Amino acid sequence: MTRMRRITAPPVILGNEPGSFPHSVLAERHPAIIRQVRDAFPYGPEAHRALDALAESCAEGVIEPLPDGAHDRHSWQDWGLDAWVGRSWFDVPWLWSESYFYRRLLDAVGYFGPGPWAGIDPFRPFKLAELDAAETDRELTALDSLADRPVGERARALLHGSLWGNRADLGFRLSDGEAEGRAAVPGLVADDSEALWTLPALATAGAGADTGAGGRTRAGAGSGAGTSDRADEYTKADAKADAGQDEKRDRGVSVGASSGTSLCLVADNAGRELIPDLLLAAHLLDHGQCDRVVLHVKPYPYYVSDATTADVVDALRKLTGAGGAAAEQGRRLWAAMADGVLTVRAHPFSAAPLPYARMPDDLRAEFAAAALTIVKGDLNYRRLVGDSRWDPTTPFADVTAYFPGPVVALRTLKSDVITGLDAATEAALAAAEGQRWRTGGTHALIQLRE
Ligand SMILES: O=P(O)(O)OC[C@@]1(O)O[C@H](CO)[C@@H](O)[C@@H]1O
Repeated sequence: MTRMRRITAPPVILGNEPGSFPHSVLAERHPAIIRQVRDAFPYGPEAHRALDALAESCAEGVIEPLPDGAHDRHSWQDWGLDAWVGRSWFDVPWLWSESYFYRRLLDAVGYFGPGPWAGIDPFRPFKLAELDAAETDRELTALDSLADRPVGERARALLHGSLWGNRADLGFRLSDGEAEGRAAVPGLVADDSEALWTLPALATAGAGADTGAGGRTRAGAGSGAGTSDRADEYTKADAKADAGQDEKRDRGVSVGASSGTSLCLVADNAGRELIPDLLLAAHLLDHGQCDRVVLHVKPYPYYVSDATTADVVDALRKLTGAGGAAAEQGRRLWAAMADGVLTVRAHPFSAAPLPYARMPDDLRAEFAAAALTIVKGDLNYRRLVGDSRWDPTTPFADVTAYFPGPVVALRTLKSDVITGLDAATEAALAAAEGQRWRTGGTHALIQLRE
């Protein structure tokens, strides 16, 4: 068990420092998103006027209250709206400002109704284009070559697929046109994956993972060390686990479904991130000691490409229509939803402008009941550790001490917030890249708090 202590967070990040990443999101990314959404739909004059007003408000105006009768007015009041009304978008917590932007954008295009545009996701064309892209098909075909590999090797590949799938973030690519072409840096800035595979709920799913000394590895900046790439090694533990799974299947026993254990997967982006997330979930259900996965998605379109229930449906359709191993997994996941083994949850707090430390009791109880919560992506990481300028060496276990159960973050680095680095890693990153490693989307981490 990791020792942890409660600590006080540094002040939260605001967006009012010209030249900073948060400032650029408010000053450049948000107006660009408004333009893209406007161009993607044949909206009527009312939506155009509302989009104009939002663009103007973001550039020069102040935060305004929600319209009268907004269904979630009370929630937003609980989340601090009254305190921020009348303030510049740049002078309030950045996380709050961003979340409220998406809420207002949806208002502008009539998403919350009443009216014919109710429920029309303004980001859907971008999400679908990505789902239909040739790269997505290539990634699905690659799954075939994994099908007959040892269980531990598959587990590691799927974990890394889910991790690096986090680069499929359309908001990020929108404001950073070169992001997609930029190569990922091998080697994670923090890598607790071996400890992850020793958790009881996952142990058989990752059979063969090398626990190494202390069960943890840490990679130096760009070194490639510590990623535990043992792809060609079929270990005794792999063989034993595979034999056990085969034997269970022969007896008609549902593999991995015996423990009454659930996992929560807090999803991030739709499409090319959600598909590997679902494949990881399928693997854990099939080979782990968990018999239920709860997939947490956003209750409405958010941060451009964040996954909603409709995106889960699209991803499952994509899988089932793909052929080969992808289709097989798609059908299993489809059946798992019918059986209640895989459930989708769209809790209002999933799109709240607050850190998870302030989650409501019902959500806390859900995470507390899970054997493990997997938290995907950059924004969820900011919400998990708190959107503050932490000293990068602040222990991850300390900043997540409040979280009610074991939690693992899988994230590519796209904003300034970072914790849990060792000093040598931070120094190597800074020496190689200045501060670019924090926001460029080329580095990634796997951080576990047991
Ligand atoms: O959560 P994700 O999809 O990994 O990333 C979200 C993101 O692109 O948007 C935020 C800035 O708007 C940053 O936290 C991050 O760069």
